[in-house]
Amino acid sequence: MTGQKPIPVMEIFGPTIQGEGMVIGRKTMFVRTGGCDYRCRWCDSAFTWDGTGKSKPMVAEDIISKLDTLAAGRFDHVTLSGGNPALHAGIGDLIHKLHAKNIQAAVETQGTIWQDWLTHVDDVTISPKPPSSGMETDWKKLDTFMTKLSPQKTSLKVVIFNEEDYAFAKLVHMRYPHISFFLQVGNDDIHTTDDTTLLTQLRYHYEQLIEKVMLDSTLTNVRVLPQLHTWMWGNKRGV
Ligand SMILES: C[S@@+](CC[C@H](N)C(=O)[O-])C[C@H]1O[C@@H](n2cnc3c(N)ncnc32)[C@H](O)[C@@H]1O
Ligand SMILES: Nc1nc2[nH]cc(C(=O)O)c2c(=O)[nH]1
Ligand code: SF4
Ligand SMILES: [Mg+2]
Repeated sequence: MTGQKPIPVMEIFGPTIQGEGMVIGRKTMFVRTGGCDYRCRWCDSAFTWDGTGKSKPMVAEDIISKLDTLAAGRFDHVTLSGGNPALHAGIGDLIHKLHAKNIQAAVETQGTIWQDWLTHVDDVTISPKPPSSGMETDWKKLDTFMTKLSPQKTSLKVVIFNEEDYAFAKLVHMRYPHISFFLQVGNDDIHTTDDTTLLTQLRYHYEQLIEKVMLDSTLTNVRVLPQLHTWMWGNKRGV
């Protein structure tokens, strides 16, 4: 169709539970787009940008019909993740068409590329990258995100692997104290298929992070979470 911008889609799956952040536990479908302007050292979805995965160009109608093939009538929430979904202008049309069907849209992005369609998203998670990722935050850019987005629909989520990341998380929270703030345990074993050992490690890291935050007077109105899908299904894709 004319005027429609195709979106490179890596995978569409669900229904499953949102395993992270502000709507953790919410029944949702996932649409994972290809391509990222970052290259985080520990990215658990590197197949979206490192050439090991293959995307398919799809317009909004194609995506909606795939979602319906998987679960018509059994979902009212779709999470757009990646890669960086904010690379793709065509997502605006997808959100509009989902809303017309009374389906909510959530987005996971790192806060590096602005799209006006972000203001129409029901749950926006901005996940600035801590030092362990090897990426650098453009604070001015992040400031513009935070002024444009509605605080009610927005959250910040920082993944923690080490002390430097924890210090970075504090900076983020202190800069935007009015935005819901989440600390997320980093998964440093993204390739293992040994779910039992992985869960033991992740529980240990979660406990350490909880203990730290509980003693911290600058992190009070915050939430500390694991990746619930990783606890349930390990590093499996499409869950
Ligand atoms: C794969 S990213 C895609 C969306 C976007 N590029 C971003 O980073 O926000 C989705 C979420 O997974 C988090 N994530 C990626 N790798 C992780 C890991 N090894 N452990 C914990 N969280 C991770 C990211 O920080 C982000 O919050
Ligand atoms: N269940 C589930 N929850 C998630 N939350 C964020 C995810 C992502 O990869 O962006 C993700 C994912 O891949 N699966
Ligand atoms: S910004 Fe997100 S998708 Fe991109 S490399 Fe980092 S974690 Fe992976
Ligand atoms: Mg993930």
